Amino acid sequence: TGTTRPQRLLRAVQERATRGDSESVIAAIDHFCRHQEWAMNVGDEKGFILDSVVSEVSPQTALELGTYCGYSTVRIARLLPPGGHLITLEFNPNYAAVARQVIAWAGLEDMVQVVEGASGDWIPHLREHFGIESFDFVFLDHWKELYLPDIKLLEECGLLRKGTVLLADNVVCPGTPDYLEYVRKSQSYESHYFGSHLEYTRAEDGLEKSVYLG
Ligand SMILES: O=C(NCCc1nnc(-c2ccc3[nH]cnc3c2)[nH]1)c1cc(-c2ccc(F)cc2)cc(O)c1O
Ligand SMILES: [Mg+2]
Repeated sequence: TGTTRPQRLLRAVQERATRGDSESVIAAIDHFCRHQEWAMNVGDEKGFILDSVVSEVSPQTALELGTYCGYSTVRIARLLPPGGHLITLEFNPNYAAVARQVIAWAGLEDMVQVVEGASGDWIPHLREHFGIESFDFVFLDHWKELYLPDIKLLEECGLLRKGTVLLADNVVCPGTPDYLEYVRKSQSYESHYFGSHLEYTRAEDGLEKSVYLG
């Protein structure tokens, strides 16, 4: 049996980072992934682009699809304005359990709600369950074949408003071709590609920022 990679990542955070210091949590995870074991966090290079988009939007309501160990959750939550709130959906209960502890170690548990379950099941219930009118910001980082169906679902559920900013990870590696084609061709989105690299590697990857025009 032994430990899982997310559990070893959590132990690295608890051993190396200072409780309540989100910067040290981010640094501890990046150190673990560069020097111990690669893990599928957005990473420091793409994380810097994520930071700049979140800071520009300064969202009161934010949604993350794909929590994993909570690395990007911490990156987003630490930049939320007063009163801002982040809902993050995670399918895998083991990932969710680790993420809750990483988010708590960073001292950000009051701004974040980790919701367990399938995105397709949860999206239609976010309004009634969490009192959300619409999202100012959405970060897509879950299963790559779900990006397109899930934004269509968000549109149908009226959870996107004029100006909502979508930011999608891994549009090159592993790749999300159907999503990219849709947001780049649709009259309802204004898209821009930020070239970067797959976390902790030299492989090409990037983030696609798409503004919903209504
Ligand atoms: O699969 C990824 N990420 C997805 C995890 C996840 N964490 N949570 C979910 C979820 C969340 C709600 C859901 N609702 C329904 N399914 C769901 C799945 N999915 C991923 C993979 C890579 C990668 C690149 C190159 C390689 F050689 C191997 C791997 C890099 C990345 O940056 C990723 O983000
Ligand atoms: Mg990713």
